[in-house]
Amino acid sequence: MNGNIEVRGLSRTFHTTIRRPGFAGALRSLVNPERVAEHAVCDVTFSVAPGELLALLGPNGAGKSTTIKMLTGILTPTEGEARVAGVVPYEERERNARNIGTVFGQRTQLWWDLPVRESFAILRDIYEVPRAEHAARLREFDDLLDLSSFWDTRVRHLSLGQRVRSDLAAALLHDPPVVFLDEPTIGMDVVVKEQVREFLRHQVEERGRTVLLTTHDMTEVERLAERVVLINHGRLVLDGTLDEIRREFGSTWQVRVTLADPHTEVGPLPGIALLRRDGPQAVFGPDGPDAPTVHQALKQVIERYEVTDLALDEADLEDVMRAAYVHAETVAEGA
Ligand SMILES: Nc1ncnc2c1ncn2[C@@H]1O[C@H](COP(=O)(O)OP(=O)(O)OP(=O)(O)O)[C@@H](O)[C@H]1O
Repeated sequence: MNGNIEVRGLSRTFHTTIRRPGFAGALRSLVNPERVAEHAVCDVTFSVAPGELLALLGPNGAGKSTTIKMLTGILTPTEGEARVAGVVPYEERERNARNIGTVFGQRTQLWWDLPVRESFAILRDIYEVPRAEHAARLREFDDLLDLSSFWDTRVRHLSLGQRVRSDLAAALLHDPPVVFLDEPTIGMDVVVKEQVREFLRHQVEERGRTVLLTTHDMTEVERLAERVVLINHGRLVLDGTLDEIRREFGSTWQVRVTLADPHTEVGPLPGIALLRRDGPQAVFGPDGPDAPTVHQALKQVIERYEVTDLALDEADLEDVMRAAYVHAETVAEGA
């Protein structure tokens, strides 16, 4: 599978007409419409390697869905270009459709009045998937998503969790190398969320699929993504691994250990300061811009000292992302 995603200088502007209030206003809008431009996505460049899961993050209205719509071929960019598995999505929508699977958590792509399994059969015929392959893939998805308990039910009668699990299976039945997921676990309970995440991990790690995921759920990001791209007001403000972003915006971790021998001499380690020492207890924290991540620091500390107990405090990802947005806003204001 060659499922890379390349986005270069991608922009999308929407022109909308302002509706003035009241009857007189409506009349004026009709005669003399006032048009405004909404720059939903501005000059965005990033890429996703084959077999990588990238989280596309940003506040409400940042431009995430608009970006995904351009990559799925639903929208044409105003400027710039995109390639998904080598295909320009908005120029060759049908070819692109064969290479991608799409799940929008907020709406279904299944046939509302048909039992789920019949929707799967229709998709098999549309994508010309050989029957044996289709059956094998359904078995695999059933094992991971427990679909058979409800796949004879009409889609309209499914719970949200059942519906999204069905949507996920439907999106992958034709074995696409690239998958777009727009808030796939929104509104789900924790058990189903975890089942869906496990399924996605399996699809990335075992099947080598490339996944572009949008979510507001930072637990999801921590569980699934190694790299994130952050957009704000349509512009890309950050592209990096979670480790890099934590290092830059979340340097507030502490590693607390209890030493096996309370008389052990303890000192700083590379990039790690000794913050406190109290008998057998020692507390370490980041030292300078090249400080390691909390996980690397933990490794260094337990490799150097013999400890009987340890605890980690780290800035949670919500805080880290908030700091990254604040930084982006400050840079934008200064520009
Ligand atoms: N068809 C459209 N016509 C006009 N404006 C649009 C259209 N679609 C999106 N927009 C605007 O573009 C901006 C980006 O919207 P988009 O849906 O891409 O954001 P998002 O990051 O996906 O937000 P959310 O997290 O709330 O889903 C918003 O200001 C939105 O109002």
